[in-house]
Amino acid sequence: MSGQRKSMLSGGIAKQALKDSFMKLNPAVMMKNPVMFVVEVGTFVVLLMVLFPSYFHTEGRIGFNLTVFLILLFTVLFANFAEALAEGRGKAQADTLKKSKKDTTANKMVGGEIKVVSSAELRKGDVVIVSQGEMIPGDGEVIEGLASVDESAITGESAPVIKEAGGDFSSVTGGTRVVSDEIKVMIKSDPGESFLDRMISLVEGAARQKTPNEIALNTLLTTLTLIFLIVVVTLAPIAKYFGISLDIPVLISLLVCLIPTTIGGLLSAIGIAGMDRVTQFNVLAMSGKAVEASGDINTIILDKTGTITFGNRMASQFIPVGDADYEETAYWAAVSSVKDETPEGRSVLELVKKQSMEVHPEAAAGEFIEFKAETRMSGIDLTDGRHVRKGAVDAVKRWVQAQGGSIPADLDMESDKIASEGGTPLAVAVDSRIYGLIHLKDTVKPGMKERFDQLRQMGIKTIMCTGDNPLTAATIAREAGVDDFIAESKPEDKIAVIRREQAEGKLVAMTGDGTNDAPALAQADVGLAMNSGTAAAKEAANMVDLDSDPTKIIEVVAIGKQLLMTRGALTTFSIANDVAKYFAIIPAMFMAAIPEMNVLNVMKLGSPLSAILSALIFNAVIIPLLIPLAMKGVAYKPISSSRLLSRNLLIFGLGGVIAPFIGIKLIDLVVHLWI
Ligand SMILES: Nc1ncnc2c1ncn2[C@@H]1O[C@H](COP(=O)(O)OP(=O)(O)OP(=O)(O)O)[C@@H](O)[C@H]1O
Ligand SMILES: [K+]
Ligand SMILES: [Mg+2]
Repeated sequence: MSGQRKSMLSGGIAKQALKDSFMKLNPAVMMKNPVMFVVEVGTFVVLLMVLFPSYFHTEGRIGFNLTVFLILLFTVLFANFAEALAEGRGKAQADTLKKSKKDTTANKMVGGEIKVVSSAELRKGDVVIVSQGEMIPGDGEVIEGLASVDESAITGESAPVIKEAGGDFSSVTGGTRVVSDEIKVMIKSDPGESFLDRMISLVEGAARQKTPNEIALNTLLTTLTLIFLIVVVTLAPIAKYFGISLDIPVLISLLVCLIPTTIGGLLSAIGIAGMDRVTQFNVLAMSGKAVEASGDINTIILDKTGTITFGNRMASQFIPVGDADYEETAYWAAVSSVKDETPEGRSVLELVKKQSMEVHPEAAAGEFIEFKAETRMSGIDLTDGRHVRKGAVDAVKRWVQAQGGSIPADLDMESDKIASEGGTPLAVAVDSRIYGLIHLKDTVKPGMKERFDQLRQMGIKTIMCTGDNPLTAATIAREAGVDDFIAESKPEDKIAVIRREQAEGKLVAMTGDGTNDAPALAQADVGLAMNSGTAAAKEAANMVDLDSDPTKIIEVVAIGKQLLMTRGALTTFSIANDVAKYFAIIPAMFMAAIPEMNVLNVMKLGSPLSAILSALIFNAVIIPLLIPLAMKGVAYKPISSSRLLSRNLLIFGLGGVIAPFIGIKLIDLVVHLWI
């Protein structure tokens, strides 16, 4: 996806943006941007003076007024172009996505039979069969089977992913293709509400709303504009007192130079480009607010399994405890896992098979007890009345004790041994007797320590929240270098941690993929759901990572920070610029009548008229010159925010004051040749 989109930026998008810049001249559209609207009104007034010079008695100044009109028009067009360019990429991407949203046929299950219907007819709750080579007709969850699915239409990633019933990898997206095997899918969205629909309207910008930060800044800019409007209007009588007559185009030029046109012209482009940068990282942000919030995050909550570790926890060994023997332990571990579809459950069966043992299906007849994050156990209630369980050691211990059983003396020692190596011990029990342990092995992903170091430098605290036991948690936490961890946590504990941090006034981000993560994802200020995760998680979150890489929250935070910094930097630059322009124009205008003004005339510009035109030209061209910066964002390094602030003030504040002096002087040298 990103490759495709980059190439489109050069040609088609620029051309379209050029067209859009003129369309956006419509006053009804311009009004949303008060600073640029004032410029547009000024442009119109000057145009009238050019068109009807005799009415305004400006016959002698047609050349000058026409020049002012053209520069003003370009100022507005440049600002429109910035916004249109920023919107362009998203629109192009939306077009690509729309192509993959063609109607397909679906094999719908109706009363045990298969009926071929159009995908547009599918509703929530319908069940469809999708076989090799077919397009998945709508968003849903796999309820039977396992298949590899090509999701490149959405993620841009060509390697197929495995989708299977049960667990956190069961959700499928309409418009993706089954490349092998067959799955039964329950549809989870009504027409027009699919993930692809949402994605299209997001990248298209149709759902874009101004963020609270943008609104606040806009208010500030509008206020500044009003103040300068009053200043300029009152300037005319003052000038008259000194015997200088300032005509209207000059006053309008002065006004446009003084109001914050640079940031006013680039503000919405900065916001759109920020969201677009997130999209280029294959993360879908549901709102600009979410992207901005990620720039201010203080705390990140991550889960352990699958985020910090690879997550394919595999059974590696059985350890009998008490007077149980190895075969018994392995046997009951297998019985408890016969119907357990989780990777952990399947790995138990694989290990048993590898050790050439066997569990007869009849030996495991009964009611399956599915793994739940709340109970942290799974198992089976056999038809002969026996209850078999495996699960987190503390959970199984409590379950056994509740039935009057006792705990084998060596259980804790053996389970601590596994945990201190970073492994996950699962206890295996039948009714009131614990037989032994399963050693689940998992590995910390490489480079985690560096990632967390980076976050620490950004001033962000990381908390690992895991359902695993405290010893395993501590081992992994140390190995990965997170700041803090919470063990044996249930879904509601994750929410509690988030609320606790929020109560201290902190902004919290959280990544997750399971249905049981959904409430916490919704509670967090930034909830990043994995695309591989369940529909519930994706709906609750305000961002979805199409690559399902939970550590991508780090890039999202960096992009958010970059967005806030870019906006701050260009605001500083813009206002500093305007102050400098003041020194260019005012002395030039009043010099003739008030010789004392000459001390302010540090720039020694050619003539009052060339000073005004030069300042106005500088004011216009600075907008396109800054478009690349607005789109790319200012460079971000993970250093403390106070150091960042002082660095940016130096570059953009001081730079903003100095640049116009040099720029206007250079332009004046050329302009003065003509007038
Ligand atoms: N299939 C299973 N059957 C029985 N118990 C399991 C199974 N899978 C995990 N457990 C136990 O339940 C605990 C909680 O699992 P859960 O998936 O909620 O959290 P986790 O994977 O350990 O941690 P994280 O929140 O970091 O993903 C695990 O630590 C493990 O002890
Ligand atoms: K300006
Ligand atoms: Mg988990």
